Amino acid sequence: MTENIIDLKQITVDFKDGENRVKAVNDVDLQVEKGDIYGIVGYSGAGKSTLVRVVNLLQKPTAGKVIVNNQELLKLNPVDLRKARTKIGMIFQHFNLMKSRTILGNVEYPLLKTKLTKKQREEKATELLKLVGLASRKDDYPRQLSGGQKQRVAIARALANNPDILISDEATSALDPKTTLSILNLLKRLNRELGLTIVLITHEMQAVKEICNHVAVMQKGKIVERGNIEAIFSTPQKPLTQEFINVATNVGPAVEKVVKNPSFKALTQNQQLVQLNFIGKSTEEPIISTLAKQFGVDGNILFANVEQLHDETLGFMILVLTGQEERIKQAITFLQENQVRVKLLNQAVESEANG
Ligand SMILES: Nc1ncnc2c1ncn2[C@@H]1O[C@H](COP(=O)(O)OP(=O)(O)OP(=O)(O)O)[C@@H](O)[C@H]1O
Repeated sequence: MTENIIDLKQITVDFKDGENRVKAVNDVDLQVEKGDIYGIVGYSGAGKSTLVRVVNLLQKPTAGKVIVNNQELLKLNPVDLRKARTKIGMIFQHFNLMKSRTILGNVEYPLLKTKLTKKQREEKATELLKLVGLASRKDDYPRQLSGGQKQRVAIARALANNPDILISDEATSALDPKTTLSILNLLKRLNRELGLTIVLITHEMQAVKEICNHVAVMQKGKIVERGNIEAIFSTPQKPLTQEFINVATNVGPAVEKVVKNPSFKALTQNQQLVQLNFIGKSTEEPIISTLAKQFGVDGNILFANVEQLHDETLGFMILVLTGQEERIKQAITFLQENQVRVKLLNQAVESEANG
């Protein structure tokens, strides 16, 4: 049986903003299973940071229950709450390292409040630096490191008290794509090797795609959609989720380009511009040749992308279908019957052409 390591129930967080009240989080439930890498995606101001700060009570909710590791945090006394909090590590966009301390000193810092001796602290910090691949830099200072290296130090520091949960709040947002990927891969390895549960807050679905098994999409203080990563990527329900996925799979920019392309301005009745999304087995079928053979409909590929998500293959394509109008309709029905999601784009082209 799976176990929820984080269980947020009906969480609301209100802020006073001058005369106004801002509902940063509005009646949100969130369950994260032990061992999950759970992504929370949303644009700036959606309430992601506020929601996850509730997990360790850095932010006290206005209403709701916070259950972490089967403990109801709002009911704990200060000593037990402090103990519970040490089991929740956190990393941030700007690393928050102490400039005047060495790398080792930074990682050792959370251990100063423990009963460990100086020697034990140094051993533990060195071991953690080894884990993130930075043992050789232990005597350097943060200013001597690159952004990616600084984030590795921050990760080592967040692991000092052997947490069960690591919260990553836009931890890769200030990094270039290659460094981002290396940090995400490190998080994935820590999840696997240490059994660490990770909550990843981000405004980029690409990051979620790399490592998460679950994702929730937030908008205006609410979770508008959630699910396992394959389901969300293959059958997103809400326009906002679709928008994030279109960007992550490059389909969005491709559609925009195609729709604006003057050569598609005058599509005839015998042409249909379509976007296809397909999952699993249907990615292996020779779709285009089937359309030609079975329906006499030609498919001209304008864009194609295949994404591997864990064990699932997802395909994204933009095509111009050319053939008799009725046959095109039949071909589209055939695609839909074969688990291919079809979006017709002719109207988008027309509205673009009409300004
Ligand atoms: N301490 C605060 N006082 C007043 N309003 C706040 C406070 N913290 C957050 N807010 C407001 O709550 C809303 C949600 O903010 P939050 O930082 O949680 O969003 P976010 O999705 O994490 O976005 P970002 O990535 O920009 O931080 C915003 O409207 C923000 O202005």
